[in-house]
Amino acid sequence: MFLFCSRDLSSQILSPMTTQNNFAILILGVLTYLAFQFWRARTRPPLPPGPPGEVLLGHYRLVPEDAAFKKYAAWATQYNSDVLYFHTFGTKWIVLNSLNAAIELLEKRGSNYADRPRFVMFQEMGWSPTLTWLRWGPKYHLHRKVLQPPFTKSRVGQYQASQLREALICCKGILDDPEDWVTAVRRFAVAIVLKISYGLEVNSPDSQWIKLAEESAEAIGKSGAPASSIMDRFPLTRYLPTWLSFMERLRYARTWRHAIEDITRIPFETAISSSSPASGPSFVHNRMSIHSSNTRQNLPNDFTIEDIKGAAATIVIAGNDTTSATLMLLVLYLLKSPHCQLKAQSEIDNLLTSHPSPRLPTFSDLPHLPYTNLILQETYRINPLSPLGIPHASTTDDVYNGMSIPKGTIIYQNVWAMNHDPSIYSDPDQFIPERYLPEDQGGRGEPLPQGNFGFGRRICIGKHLAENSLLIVLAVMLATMEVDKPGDGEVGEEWSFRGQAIVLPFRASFTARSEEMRRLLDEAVRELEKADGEAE
Ligand code: HEM
Repeated sequence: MFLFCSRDLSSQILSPMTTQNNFAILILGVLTYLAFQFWRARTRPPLPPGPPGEVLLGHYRLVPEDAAFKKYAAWATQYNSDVLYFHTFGTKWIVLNSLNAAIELLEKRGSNYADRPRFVMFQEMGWSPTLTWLRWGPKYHLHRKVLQPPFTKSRVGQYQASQLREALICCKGILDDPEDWVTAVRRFAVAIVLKISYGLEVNSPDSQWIKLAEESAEAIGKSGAPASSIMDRFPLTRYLPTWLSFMERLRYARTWRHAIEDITRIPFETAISSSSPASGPSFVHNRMSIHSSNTRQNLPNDFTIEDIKGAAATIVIAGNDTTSATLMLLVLYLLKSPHCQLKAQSEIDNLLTSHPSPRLPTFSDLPHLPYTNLILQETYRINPLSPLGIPHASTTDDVYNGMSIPKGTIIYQNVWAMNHDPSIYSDPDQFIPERYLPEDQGGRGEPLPQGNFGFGRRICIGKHLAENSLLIVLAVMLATMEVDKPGDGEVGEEWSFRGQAIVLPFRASFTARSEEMRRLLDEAVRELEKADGEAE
């Protein structure tokens, strides 16, 4: 029966008449599809404007690698549109140049814009599952569900003791060796996240953890704006040989792959090895104990060991360089704006140092230091570290202000343009912390900057942790030292804008504000070291 039927069927399929019919159906299908696409293109609203692209390459060669955010802002003015459209090799991207557009799309319509593009270059760099790069889906939700709770505003208080400790060590380190102030800053940022993630301590300025974190930060920082390499635009190019001159980014990815692998593997293995002096509790110890307990009870482990490794590395990678670079920026703006430094110092002096028994700042002082907080806000605004944000991607077709945003479009957020919008911020290139004060207090009533930590459902989970770290170290710094230009006045190179905004190790001078404050700082750190010695 089966044989009969199948012979009958094959004879039908192979008969010339049927072949012609099938061919006709195929042609009809293709024509209908093309007609539908044509009709859709005619009836759907136009795409957002943008500069004309080249025939085959689209906008590939038009967008500069250096300071692309400034070019996008200029195009937004030229084309009189806060949303711009670009494409290349079938990849489409839009750039949101206003806060209104970012809030409307990424927050109000957040469910459609919470995906990420495929980061092909980062895949080449060997990342484990990492919240920041994961596509919207079950794996992403699982990672966010595990990673977000410890960093909410109400729970970050648990890290304050460690943040204060590292702030004191950082400021003492800067005064002990002002020439090498950048190492003290890097140590500060790494120590906080390494402890949270793995329970590991950074014991000296030569610690291997500082080196590992620096290497991974460099690997990411210099890899260009996320999802902008030729491999991200045209994924098949990842299989081309690296010696081709235009495959520079693939060469880069392969050269730096070790840095991502090391930061993911080495602290993890150290933390879980039985001979490790890791003190815990930490993210890794907590997740590993859940994992082992499930395994013992034959229960499924949805969060695998690979997931734990990736998530732990995410805390360190996402939280380290962002914090140290912002602290470097704080130093830069303190030395460039001595009057702001003086004003913040007098706020601190009034609260704690000009009293009969002066003391160093603690977390409970921070709510009473509003100007110090405005210095941080102004630092966020004037030079956002991710000037184009980390790209989101859309999951369905949408229309915004009469412009089509097709499904699968990559969405960059031009945070730099938003923070420099002259209709919101007067003198946008000037560092003016007072701008946020109400007019009746001598300010300009301008809004605090938004967008430095992203938007909508992908917003940074570490915002409150970072803010606490930065405010406490800034307060201790203002209380204990004067930050100034070096003796010859030459600060050196401050920035590189290749893809991301990278703060370079510029020169600065640091001197203790008084014998008394220096003594207090030294004593505080000595106490910490004594307590460590007793605990061992
Ligand atoms: C000044 C410090 C920081 C800045 C400026 C910053 C900035 C950002 C930005 C712009 C994003 C992208 C958000 C989006 O796509 O809309 C992001 C995401 C993220 N940040 Fe931060 N960040 C900082 C500190 C931290 C810290 C301390 C942690 C560690 C807990 C952290 C963990 C993350 C993670 C895991 C994501 C990915 C979120 C997701 O894709 O769902 N960040 N951050």
